[in-house]
Formats: sequence, C-alpha cells, structure tokens
Amino acid sequence: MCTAATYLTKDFYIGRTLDYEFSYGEEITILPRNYPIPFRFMGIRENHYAIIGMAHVAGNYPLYYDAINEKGLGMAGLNFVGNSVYRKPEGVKDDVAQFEFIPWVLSQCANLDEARALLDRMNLTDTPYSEHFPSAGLHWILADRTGALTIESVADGLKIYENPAGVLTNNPPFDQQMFLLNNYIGLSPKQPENHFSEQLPLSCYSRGMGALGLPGDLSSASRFARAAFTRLHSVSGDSEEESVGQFFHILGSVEQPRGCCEVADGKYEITIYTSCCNATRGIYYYTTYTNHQITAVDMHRENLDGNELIHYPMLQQERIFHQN
Ligand SMILES: C[C@H](CCC(=O)NCCS(=O)(=O)O)[C@H]1CC[C@H]2[C@@H]3CC[C@@H]4C[C@H](O)CC[C@]4(C)[C@H]3C[C@H](O)[C@]12C
Repeated sequence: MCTAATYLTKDFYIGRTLDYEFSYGEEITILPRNYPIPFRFMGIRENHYAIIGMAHVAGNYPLYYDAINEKGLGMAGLNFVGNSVYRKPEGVKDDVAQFEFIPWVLSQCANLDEARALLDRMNLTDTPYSEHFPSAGLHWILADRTGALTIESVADGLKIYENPAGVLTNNPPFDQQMFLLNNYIGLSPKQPENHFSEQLPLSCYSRGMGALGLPGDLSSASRFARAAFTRLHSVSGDSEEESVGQFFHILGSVEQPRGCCEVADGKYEITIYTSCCNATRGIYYYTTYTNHQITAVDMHRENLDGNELIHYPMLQQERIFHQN
C-alpha cells in the first residue's frame, strides 16, 4: 500500500509513502531541461521543465513513482490493482503510455489548470516499458498549491476527480474512498460532548476521545481516513523545518512497521521510503525504513540546463546522535 498527501504553508508540499515488500532499486532522479524525453506515440521532447523525483532508472529512462517539476506541480502514482484499466493507442487523442504519465504531465504543465487541459485530450495506454516491466496498475494524485486531482483509468474511461481531501491511498476507487469518509462525520480533534444519552453520566476520561473511531489499521480505506483527518487538522508553523517536519508527521500516521502486514508467509509490507517534496523550491526530502534522518536533494544545486540524468541513491544507514 501507499499513501500520498499534499500540504500548504508558505510553500507547497507533496509526498508519499512507498509501502511494499521489496524495492525495485529506486533513486532520487533529476531530469534536466535538455535531457530529451522520448514518448512512445508523441515524439521526442527535447526541451522541457526540469523534474526531480523518485524513479527506477531503466536504460537511462526514469520510471518515476513520484515527482515535482520546477514550476511547483507534483504527481505520485499509487497501486490501484484490480481497478485500473488502460486502453490501446488509438491515434485520436494524445496516446500516453502509463509509465510515461508523470514525465508527460510534469515536462510541459506549469500548474493544475494547464494539466486539466492536457488530461482532457489524453488516452492512457497499457503499453509496457519493456518485457521486464509490465504496466503497473496505478492511479495518481496530481497537485499544485491551488488544489489536487485524482486520476483513475478504469473500465468506463479516464476519471478525473477534484481531491479536496488532499490524500490518496489504494483501493477502492476514489469516489468510494470519499464516500466512506461520511462514516467519520462525528470525529473531531476537540473533546466530545455526551450525545449518547442524557440518562447516562458519560464523560471524557482521556484526551483525544474526539477522534475515537478513527480506524487504526493498515487497510487502504483506513489509511485514507486517518491520513485525511491528520492532514485536514494539521497545524504547523510555516518555516521550512516546521512544514517539512509536520509533513513527515502526517505521513507518519500511516506508516507500516515490519510485522503488521503479512503479504506472504514471513513476508511483510513496510514503508520503504517516505518523501516530502517542496514543490515551490524544488527540494526532495526523504526518510527510509532504516534511516530516520531527513535527507534532501535540491534540484537547484544541479545544472538544470544540462542533458544528463542525475541520480542519487537513498542513504539507508541509520545515524544516531549520541548526546553525551
Ligand atoms: C509497487 C509500487 C506500489 C506499492 C504499493 O502500492 N503497494 C501496495 C500493494 S497493494 O495495493 O496492497 O496491492 C508501485 C508504485 C510506482 C510503481 C512503478 C512506476 C514506474 C514503473 C511503471 C512500469 O509500468 C512498471 C515498473 C515501474 C517501475 C513501477 C513499479 C511498481 O509498480 C511501483 C514502484
């Protein structure tokens, strides 16, 4: 499972957890402005916005999982297995292979409005990257500081939803996830009043009882509700440290410790990495399962006019600061 979220303070942030039982060997990857992007059906784009994100680099091609561009637009792909249905290229609309979706949007759209117009004329195809990489069943969150969309290619077409919750997890489809939030209409960060019965002398015996009933398990619908509640009630200062710190707390509410989600005999899904991109400033922050120190890769510290891919492996070593 995975969870993605957006966050707005002075700057705009977007990030995700990547939860799985193994890693594909992903790296923080910068696609500079003059690195030609070959699209399967749409020609080669020689010049474009610079992009930074997490990608598996295959044959010098960045297969992005999540990324931002230099204009402040961000996007993340999350598993949507069993519901995603892609089409064949038709030569009518813009045919875009599922694995090219993130570079397709981020290379040419400066904001959500431009992306909406692009999505209106797009056909998402099932074309695999190669025989080693069959097309992944995904859905996406696409966001800038003005709002967020969820994009789902399903049996009856390409669905584009406004996403006022600012979070995305996995199944079920997004409209059902939003509907299920109705179940939690009574939840609040404030202490509850006794609406149960005036005939009983009920009272709060602990702090935090306003959100009693918020699900604590790791299922996708439960993570959706928990991440949405945490994000929508989030309070932080607007400095970079406070914003990034708070963002990691939002996604920390849905992180997966090894042992709680068994996917096969003795195999467990864990939060392999958590990212937080400052989309305004082009900085990719991350932590990994084994390294809690927030580490940053800043696209503007690289030559963005270059034409070579730049990639950094995630630092995995936990560093404990010994205070005495
Ligand atoms: C496995 C991950 C989702 C984790 C998740 O959600 N786990 C819950 C399982 S469950 O929801 O409970 O069933 C997803 C998220 C992004 C994906 C890559 C996107 C680029 C590229 C697209 C190509 O077409 C295929 C290879 C490719 C490298 C993809 C591999 C893999 O698919 C990645 C890593």
